[in-house]
Amino acid sequence: MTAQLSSMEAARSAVAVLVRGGVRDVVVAPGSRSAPLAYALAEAEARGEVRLHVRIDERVAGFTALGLSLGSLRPVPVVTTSGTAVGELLPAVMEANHAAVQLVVISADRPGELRGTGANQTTEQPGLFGSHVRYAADIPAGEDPAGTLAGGLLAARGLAAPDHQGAAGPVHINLAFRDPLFPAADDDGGTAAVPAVTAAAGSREMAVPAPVPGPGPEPSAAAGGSGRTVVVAGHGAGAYAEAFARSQALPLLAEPSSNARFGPNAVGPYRLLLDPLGAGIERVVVFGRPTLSRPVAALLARPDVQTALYLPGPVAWFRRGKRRERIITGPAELALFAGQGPAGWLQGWQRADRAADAALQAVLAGTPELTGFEAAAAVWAHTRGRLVLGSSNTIRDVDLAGRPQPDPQCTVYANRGLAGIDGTTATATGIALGTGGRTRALVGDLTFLHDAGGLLLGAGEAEPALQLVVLNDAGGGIFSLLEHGEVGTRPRYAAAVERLFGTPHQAGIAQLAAAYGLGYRLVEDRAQLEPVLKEEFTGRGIVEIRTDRSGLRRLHARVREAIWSAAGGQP
Ligand SMILES: Cc1ncc(C[n+]2csc(CCOP(=O)(O)OP(=O)(O)O)c2C)c(N)n1
Ligand SMILES: C=C(O[C@H]1C=C[C@H](C(=O)CCC(=O)O)[C@@H](C(=O)O)[C@@H]1O)C(=O)O
Ligand SMILES: [Mg+2]
Repeated sequence: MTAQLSSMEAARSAVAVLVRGGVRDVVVAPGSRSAPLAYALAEAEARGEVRLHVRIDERVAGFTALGLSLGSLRPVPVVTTSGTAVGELLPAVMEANHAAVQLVVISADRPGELRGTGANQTTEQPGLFGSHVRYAADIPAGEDPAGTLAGGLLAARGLAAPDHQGAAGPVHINLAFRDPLFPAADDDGGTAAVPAVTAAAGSREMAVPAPVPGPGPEPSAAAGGSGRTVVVAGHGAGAYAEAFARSQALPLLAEPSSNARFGPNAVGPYRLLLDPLGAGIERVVVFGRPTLSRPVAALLARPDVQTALYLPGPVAWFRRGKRRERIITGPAELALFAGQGPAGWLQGWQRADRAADAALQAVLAGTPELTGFEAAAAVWAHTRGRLVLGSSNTIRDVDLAGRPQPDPQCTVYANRGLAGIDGTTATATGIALGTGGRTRALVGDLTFLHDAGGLLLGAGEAEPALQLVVLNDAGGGIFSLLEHGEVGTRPRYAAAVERLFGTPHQAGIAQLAAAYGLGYRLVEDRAQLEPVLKEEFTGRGIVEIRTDRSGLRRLHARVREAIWSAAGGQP
């Protein structure tokens, strides 16, 4: 067993090979899984060894790298996070293949053991580009990529298999990284681990625990044990999850795109309540695919918690044997496993929910500027028909601040298959056209800019009734809520974190609306929010809501502490 490298050690080894191999330009698209490479590349740029180019849209990043290679006649890497980000490179890779250009794809990946488990943003990346690359390699987490990457650079120069007649061309190096994905506090190239910082949603767990393959512990003989069960409704769960929770008198922890976030059992800010209340949970029943938050992932990975996944039909998002939950296909067995919530169990969660909401409202009332939480909660409350939620903070702000409705007010859609920020405008347009009904989308600014091309319709085609609500914090706010927010407080990395993760911009959303012929409204304060969201809309329009991500860490910390203190103790 070769010595295991930390993610930063592996990334630094990779960057050293790139520099020795003649690389002078690297294109980086923002992401968390690719963060070790971003930090190592920032270090190399600070040493004057490379020049970095940051591009939000990976398709743009791929063609930018293609152009840099054509111009410099050097191999040019393009670095992306995991998921659809890698797929966005295919057009540039195909062009590089047929034009014999030295494009070096370095795709970050989740560790191999997560493949096939349904873990967030995890797919099968090795071999993605097929015969379009001269060389492809999949490097497991912890392994030194140096030798493989050096071979990849040679292959890019044309020293590849004879079936390409020695022509230069693209290569694909898939590099898996395991948490932690950032340099240790005292790290000048060392490997000292540092205590994790509190992640985005205030969970005290740091990394998302890997789902443990195989069935979990045998359910106790007694039906449902103590009944101290919760129902988790993930993406695509459907309304039955709500009916089941209600029939069993169990708390319902429903993600926004579960289409089960309604009814008397639904708990609003469950992701933060899991910390003070989670210890009492003995069983979890899972509907759909939870992908949104680390506290839920941590709950499902707890060895003392028995979990069941309700699967009445086939699903594509995990491979058999790769998840720990017991698979249950029938409602009767599911009810037997879940048990009936004991007196006071649901009521305790409902009390905590009310206390948490009051605490959240108090924090927001004391915050002078309009926050993403308020905007998301207002969109959630005032949308009927169809709602499309963008990945990143928008769907998470609804998850925390969106009050469960008495009844389903709208059908919720989200590209949670791989949580990509690509193609969301085009997806929402397709939903509006496909359903023929009024549709609202709530997306972040990078998500919107990533798919600006989605604003262009075919000449003479019908205008769908689509309102794009863009939460514009002038960059990727979510990164400040992950571990990278803490790294960004260190003088050595502050500028790099803002450039490589915050990816600030001054893109004019009003000007984009005008360029594509859409209506445009700017919401600058709370007073404007509800009237604009309550207005009927026809055709396509953009509502821009500007928020400030510079104070996001502090706001989330205040919300977390307020909810934890309001809901402390066990139900
Ligand atoms: C195609 C793709 N590229 C990159 C990522 C990594 N990623 C996740 S969230 C995010 C930033 C999103 O910014 P924005 O849409 O402005 O939302 P905010 O975080 O500001 O709420 C990025 C780059 C991804 N999920 N999908
Ligand atoms: C930016 C990327 O995606 C990351 C976004 C959020 C995930 C997360 O854990 C948010 C914290 C929470 O909601 O509890 C993070 C993760 O799954 O660990 C994703 O990596 C990216 O490029 O991967
Ligand atoms: Mg943003």
